[in-house]
This record gives sequence, C-alpha cells and structure tokens, in this order.
Amino acid sequence: MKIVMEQKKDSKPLTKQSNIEKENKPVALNIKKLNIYYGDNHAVKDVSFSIEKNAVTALIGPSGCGKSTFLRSINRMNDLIPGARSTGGIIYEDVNLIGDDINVVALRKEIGMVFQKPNPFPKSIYNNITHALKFNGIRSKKKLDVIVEESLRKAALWDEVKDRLHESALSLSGGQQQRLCIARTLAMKPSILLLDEPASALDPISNAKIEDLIMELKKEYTIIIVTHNMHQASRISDKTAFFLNGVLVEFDQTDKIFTNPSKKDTEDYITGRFG
Ligand SMILES: Nc1ncnc2c1ncn2[C@@H]1O[C@H](COP(=O)(O)OP(=O)(O)OP(=O)(O)O)[C@@H](O)[C@H]1O
Repeated sequence: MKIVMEQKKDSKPLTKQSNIEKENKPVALNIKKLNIYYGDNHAVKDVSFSIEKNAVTALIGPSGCGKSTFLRSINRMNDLIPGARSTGGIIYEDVNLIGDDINVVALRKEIGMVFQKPNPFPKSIYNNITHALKFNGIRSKKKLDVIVEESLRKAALWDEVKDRLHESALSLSGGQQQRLCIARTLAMKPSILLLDEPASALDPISNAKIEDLIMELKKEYTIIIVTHNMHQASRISDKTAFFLNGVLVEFDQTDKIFTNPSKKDTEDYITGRFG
C-alpha cells in the first residue's frame, strides 16, 4: 500500500535535494514551518529542522511544550483529536505527510509508534504480533512464524518468550510488554519509530533494556523519542531538540546541547532550573 493515495493535480514534485542535510547526512524527515493547533491553542509554532536517518533524535522540554503533539503529528495520530489541525510540512521521501492525500493506514505502518504505557492486546504473545499482519492479508503460518521470531529477536525478547508464545501477553512483566509492543511495531516493517516516553513507566532494569534496545535498533531504523529523563536523552540520542511553549528553542548534537547549549533557556532546562 502506498502512503500517497492519489497525486493531486496541482501538487509540485519536491526536490530530492531536500533529503540531504547540510552536513551531507541522510535525512529521514524534513520539518518545514510546522504549526499545530488544537482549536485556538497554538501548540507547535513554526518548527523547522531535519531528522537524521538511522539516528536517535530526542525531544525534550517541560510539560506542555508540545513534544508529544509534534511526535504524534508525524504519523497523523493527531487526526484522531477533534479540532486538531496542522500547517507546513513534514517531508518524508518527497511527500508532505500532513497533506490530505495521505493514506494514514499505510503511513502508520511505515512510521510506527510506541506509547508510554505498554498496551499489548489481551491476546497471546504470538497473536499480538500476527494480528495486524493477518489483517493485512498475510495468512501463511510459515510466513507468520518467521515474522514473529524475527520481530521478537529484534526487540530483544525472543529468548525470554520463545517457549511461551501462546501464553497471554498480559502475563509478561511491564518491561517485557513494552518490548512486545516494540516487536509488534517492528513486524509491520517500519522505517521510522516514534517512541513517546517508552521507558518512563518501567523499573530501572527494564528501562536499561529498552535503552540498549534503542541503541541496537537505530542501526536499522530512524528513532524519535520523547523523554523527560535528561540522563536518558544524553545517553541514547545523537541529536536533541529542546522545545519550550511550542517553539523549537534549540536543536543540535546531543553532546553540544548537554555540554555547551547555545541558548540560556536550554541551559536552564537541562540543569533543572525550571520545568
Ligand atoms: N488532545 C488534546 N486536545 C487539546 N489540547 C491538547 C491535547 N493534547 C495536548 N494539548 C495541548 O497542546 C499543548 C502541548 O501539549 P503536549 O502534550 O504536546 O506537550 P508535551 O510537551 O508532550 O507535554 P508532556 O511532557 O506533559 O506530555 C498543551 O497546551 C496541551 O494542553
């Protein structure tokens, strides 16, 4: 299934150049003058930056600054919120994802999302992975078995669950449930993973496992993560974007943001002086 449902007659082709950043690193997403509103609430204000491919980009900032709104707009989860609207561009492979010609079902396969609270289906571990695959027409047991194993291995969960695939997913620990949710997303073969505080509801050991997993997954996927945990952002991300009141205050290499930020607001936030 293609992301673009139909090419609009008046839509201009976007140049391939837009997919190469200034430093010549491949770009996964180009954000251009993005504005997001909930009714009269202007939640994300004129945000422009590029998200690098096969890297981890952390979104940080105080509560209510628009991190989740921004993240959710990338795979159009905001469409589900009455009164939400966006202007500007989120350019992915020369397509503006906020256009009205987007097939959001196909988009959400290509750009998968994992939420703060693990939300497995009340089904077996196996069926959690195969549910959407079957819905998408994959019926062969052999094929399904292969994808289940591959996805669970990628999510670093296979060894823990291989002998209990037909037990309920709800019998897993919170950390295992979250890795199952990641496996379920990976089964759809996405290229980008959106993670909204994926480890904040977990104990420190499960948290560390998710962090290790993210470091491993970035070899194959582009990862964008919202986190309130400054240590986590500095440990696992390559780039960091600091938001404040809906504005992207600073975006840079994570090392730079955490050791020598350019803006005072960024420094105040990372040193815990506000928020
Ligand atoms: N579903 C919604 N309906 C209306 N307004 C919303 C909705 N979700 C968020 N907002 C508003 O959008 C703004 C940004 O909120 P958002 O949740 O994106 O911030 P955040 O930085 O992710 O916060 P947190 O760290 O607390 O999750 C806030 O003013 C919030 O009240």
